[in-house]
Amino acid sequence: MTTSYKIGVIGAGNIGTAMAALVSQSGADVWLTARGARLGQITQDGVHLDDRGTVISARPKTCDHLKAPMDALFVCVKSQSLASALHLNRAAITPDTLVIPMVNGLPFWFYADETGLGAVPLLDPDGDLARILTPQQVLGAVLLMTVQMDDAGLAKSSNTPTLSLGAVCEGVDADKVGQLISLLNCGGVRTEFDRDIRQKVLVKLLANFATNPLSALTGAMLDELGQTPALRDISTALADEFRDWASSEGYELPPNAWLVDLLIDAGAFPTSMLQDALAGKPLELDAICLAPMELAKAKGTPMPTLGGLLDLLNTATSLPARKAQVPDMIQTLRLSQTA
Ligand SMILES: NC(=O)C1=CN([C@@H]2O[C@H](COP(=O)(O)OP(=O)(O)OC[C@H]3O[C@@H](n4cnc5c(N)ncnc54)[C@H](OP(=O)(O)O)[C@@H]3O)[C@@H](O)[C@H]2O)C=CC1
Ligand SMILES: CC(C)(CO)C(=O)C(=O)O
Repeated sequence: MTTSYKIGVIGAGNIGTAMAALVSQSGADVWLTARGARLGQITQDGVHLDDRGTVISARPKTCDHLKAPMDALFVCVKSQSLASALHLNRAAITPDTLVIPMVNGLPFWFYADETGLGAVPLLDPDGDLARILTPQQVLGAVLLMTVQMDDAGLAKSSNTPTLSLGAVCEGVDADKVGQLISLLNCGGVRTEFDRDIRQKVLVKLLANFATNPLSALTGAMLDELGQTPALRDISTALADEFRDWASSEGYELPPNAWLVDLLIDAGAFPTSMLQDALAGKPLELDAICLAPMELAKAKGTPMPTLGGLLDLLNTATSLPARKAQVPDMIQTLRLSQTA
């Protein structure tokens, strides 16, 4: 089935490539943006997603930035690039466009209500996102999917793509959201509307907070973080710190037994932050670690393990650190918990 529904996907990295391949199966008119050599690659070869052995290939329209309005826009960049990516693609956004930031971390809209997008420390410090978007057009998103792309541009996913979408305030056009959700399901992204998207975001962020920075420092895969006692202790200590802050905000998050099972089930997957560390790219620390830490500090809830971990990340001579350095680093982190 083809429709005139226009879906824009900004960023042809892991998640953008996977989303473009999947939503193309719905028959929607899909546009994918990319930069540099990746733009040439997707224009010539299309996009390919290996979904646990089944390769889904598609030929979305490609460009370096969108020049016409979209019905829905998936922004698949790292959190720190959201404002610049939206600026570049401003022509795609009208008040009727649904905008879905597909990013990990505490969202810039976390304190949004009908009157505005609110403010979260370190996220959107210049108010760029608040100038471009209204709270009624933003959909919060939690994507459960692990994707890693190889040099040839094949995105590999190891689990069923599952997406929760939710309004960040009252007054969202339910019909429009329903139409988008139907298209996503038709494309193979198992999508549901969630009435409490903030709770969902915090559950995912608990996992990211407890794993991403630790994996970037130590080079550990998710299952190693769950299985190796010394790493698991640090990971669960981080989770405890995050859970205390979330509880002070009124959210109850799942216990460490849930987290450890999740890590072991995830297998030998490098978190997106470890992938960035290995590629020498900037780490997504503001949204995943620093914004929650600032909010916790303001509430008088310290995060000493995270503080020690950030110090090590900032001073490490290489990321991930060399294997031989990891035991000393873990000892330093143990001490920082009691400092
Ligand atoms: N990978 C995973 O399994 C998961 C990732 N996530 C989250 O999803 C989000 C995206 O992650 P992921 O896809 O892995 O990241 P990638 O780094 O693989 O992809 C990001 C893409 O955005 C592009 N980009 C960066 N800045 C801009 C900009 N200003 N304008 C346009 N495009 C831009 C990059 O282009 P270039 O290469 O040119 O820099 C790159 O293609 C992150 O928040 C991540 O934490 C969530 C769940 C799992
Ligand atoms: C796979 C997971 C949940 C790991 O924390 C993730 O979201 C990421 O890699 O950023």
